Amino acid sequence: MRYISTRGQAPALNFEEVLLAGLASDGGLYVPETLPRFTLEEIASWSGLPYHELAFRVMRPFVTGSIPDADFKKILEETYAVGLDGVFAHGAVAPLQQLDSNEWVLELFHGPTLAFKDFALQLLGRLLDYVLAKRSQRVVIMGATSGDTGSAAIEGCRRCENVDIFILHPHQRVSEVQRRQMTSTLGDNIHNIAIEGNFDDCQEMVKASFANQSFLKGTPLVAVNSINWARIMAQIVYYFHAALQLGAPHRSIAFSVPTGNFGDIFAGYLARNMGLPINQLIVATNRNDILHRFMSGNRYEKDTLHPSLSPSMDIMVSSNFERLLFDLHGRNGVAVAALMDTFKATGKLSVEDERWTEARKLFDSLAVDDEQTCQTIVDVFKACAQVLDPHTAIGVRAARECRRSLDVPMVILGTAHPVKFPEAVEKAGIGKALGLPLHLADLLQRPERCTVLANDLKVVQSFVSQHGNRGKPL
Ligand SMILES: Cc1ncc(COP(=O)(O)O)c(C=O)c1O
Ligand SMILES: N[C@@H](CCOP(=O)(O)O)C(=O)O
Repeated sequence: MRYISTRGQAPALNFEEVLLAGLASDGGLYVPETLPRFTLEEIASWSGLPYHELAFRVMRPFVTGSIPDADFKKILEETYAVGLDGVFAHGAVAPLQQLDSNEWVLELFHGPTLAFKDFALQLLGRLLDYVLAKRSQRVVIMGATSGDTGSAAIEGCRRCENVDIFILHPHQRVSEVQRRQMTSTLGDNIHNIAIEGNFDDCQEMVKASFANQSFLKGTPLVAVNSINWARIMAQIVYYFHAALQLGAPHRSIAFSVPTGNFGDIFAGYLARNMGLPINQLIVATNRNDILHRFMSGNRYEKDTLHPSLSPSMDIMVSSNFERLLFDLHGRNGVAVAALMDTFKATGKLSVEDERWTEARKLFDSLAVDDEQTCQTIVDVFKACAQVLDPHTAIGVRAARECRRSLDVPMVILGTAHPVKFPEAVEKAGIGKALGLPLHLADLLQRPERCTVLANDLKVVQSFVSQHGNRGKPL
């Protein structure tokens, strides 16, 4: 499998190279040159497979040529192991919970850091270990987080021999549980940086660091954000897993996805293009609604970023939207590069009507404010005694308002466990019932380590180069 850049100017890479690449050298994002497509019979034959075996079948074409089958199988078996000695605390790995008639939440929060990010980052850590050991190479990771990617990346990579990891989060804009999950994982190769800015500032610094890596003095830079193709690849699997349990591929399924960086929903879009009969994808945003404004009115325009009760989705510039633009423009990298240049210069873009209409055949969208989020948490709790986290609640609200057919099962991606967001759950009036799971029971008492830095690229890059070799200078 070869991977090409959405801006068409960077060299094509194989899987191993793309895993280590982050952003492409032309500023674009890597995508598969051709997407594998499975027949309905093939997909049907996967019904009832354990998660790791399904993962092998879905992802195998993406790693072919870089990782031998036997090694990949072993990595996946370890990644999606269940139980007390395993990684995921639910036998089904990603169980479905029914909320209402033909309406389901796909619980993606039974991993070690209680959010969907574990599905990809547990795999990414193991893949990096495998590839870096083979190459005898050390790397520096830089990641930006609005709260969940950070802890999942640290948890996924902390045992990696050849990695120093730097996670940038917006100072005082993540929940206390999210912050402590990151800052209480101590190790001389783990570095938490609180930036005096917002998530977009953090993400911009990471992207700028890929563009000019001289501060790393030759040590390669690797991404843990969803700009890294491996993140998206791993997230495709649970769309197949959920759909197969609900009767696919012999019937269509709809998904509602709480969205920020457009990575998770882009994985659903790819699952559909790989043959899974998905008839609707709902983009569910909080009041930071650039993606909703695009889907509802063809306006992708920067605005002020507002803190919300769903902080992980307090994102304005959605990295993976560029991957969708690439497909909408017939995979023409020159056209995408021109659009992204316009966006950089003006903070705005829109596409030709027929391209937007094409997107709207599959995607619907809704922006949900804090009050509606709390109301949805209350509604669901009263109806079926389930406590939703605020991000999942946004997905439920959007599913209920945008659903095209009551006959098609609707799956809402349950992206995080509610204990991560006590503020929202308490605002909804049902906070007292929630306790941290056993492995995090003493989280609020654990010592923390974190450095607060100015919103300044040079300051951050200098910190990384001073600490990038197990805490020592590069
Ligand atoms: C809990 C939660 N829900 C939803 C999202 C949105 O996912 P994406 O950025 O892939 O759109 C995120 C992070 O981005 C998250 O942490
Ligand atoms: N919501 C994310 C933001 C980063 O998104 P990513 O998918 O690009 O890693 C977070 O919780 O950090």
